[in-house]
Amino acid sequence: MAVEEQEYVYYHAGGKRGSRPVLRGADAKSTFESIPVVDVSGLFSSNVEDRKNVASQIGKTCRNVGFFYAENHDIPQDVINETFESVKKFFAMPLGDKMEVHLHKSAALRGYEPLFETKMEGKGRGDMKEAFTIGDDAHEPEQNAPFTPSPDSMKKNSWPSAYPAFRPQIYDYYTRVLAFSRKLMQAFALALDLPETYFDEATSFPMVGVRILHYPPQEQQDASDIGLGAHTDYSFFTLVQQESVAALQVLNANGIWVDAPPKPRTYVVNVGDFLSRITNGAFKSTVHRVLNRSGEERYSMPFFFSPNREATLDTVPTCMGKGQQSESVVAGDYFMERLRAARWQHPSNNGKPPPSVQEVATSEIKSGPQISVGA
Ligand SMILES: O=C(O)CCC(=O)C(=O)O
Ligand SMILES: [Fe+2]
Repeated sequence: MAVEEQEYVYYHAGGKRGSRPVLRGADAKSTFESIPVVDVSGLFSSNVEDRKNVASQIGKTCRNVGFFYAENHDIPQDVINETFESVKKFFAMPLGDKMEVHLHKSAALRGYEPLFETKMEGKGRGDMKEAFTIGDDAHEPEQNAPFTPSPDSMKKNSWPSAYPAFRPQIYDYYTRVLAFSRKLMQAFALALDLPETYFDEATSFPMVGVRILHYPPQEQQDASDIGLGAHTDYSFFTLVQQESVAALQVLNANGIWVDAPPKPRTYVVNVGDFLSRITNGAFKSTVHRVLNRSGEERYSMPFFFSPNREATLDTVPTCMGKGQQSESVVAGDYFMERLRAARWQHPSNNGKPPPSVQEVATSEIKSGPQISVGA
């Protein structure tokens, strides 16, 4: 096949732009074609063998896919449904009420982001979604931080004054999803042949984010619209709760998008860049995107779980190559660097839009080295 006929997919992975050739027929490699399901009920067993059994299945999916459905988690469906009702009410508020908590007013980059404000792929109108994010904030009594924040430390979250019932509902969800994430963190430790409590200290007050998202239906005909451009997550791992509309897609090694539609009683769990980094890439932080061509409004709630702000990210002993030195990095610094890079319009940046992934990746293809990260 002539070089110019080769089709590529473009994305952001590990904070860098990348591309992957689309391989079909005889050129295709062996890779996943669906998202595996793991029954996680054994994680709530008092028998460690049950927990290890789930962990070993999780480990396999993290090495091969980087994504799995966690089935039979312990978060009541009522709580999820009620939270989605609140999410819909939040997004239905007049724009002015949402803009009161605009992310650009927040040094911590928390709050509301209107439609098209991020441009993950750097092209077209931008990401066709609106979002609101809160996260770890030791000032908020609901979080029971294991320390007292100093009075001059930054207050991070902001809540819309027009909707007082929103905060308790989001916190009801937050508390439960955080507890489940801690269970998963222990399962990841077991999956890496580490003691179950290996990450407990580094996640005693983890960097987390509850992000709620609304994706209006994309116009079917406009191929350049995208709900959320192709990317990997800057988290240890992410738990995505989807309401009823299918739109999430995961990129396999052949450059083919694999659907990850909502499935009852599950979370979509994916490995993020931090977990990939500390496992020397053994656990895959896989590229994904959102394309809402359903004709319906879509709502979803990713929960991002990462280590404590001050924790260092070092390669775990069971993934260290022979003679390899771990390159350690402070989790909070790495996190803010990635967060800012994706929010070029924020006042803390210089306001200069980044070039599109296609522009950069195309010039890289022509000039040689090509970044290809992920499964
Ligand atoms: O909306 C979704 O299903 C996924 C969102 C996502 O990938 C993200 O916020 O990083
Ligand atoms: Fe994501």
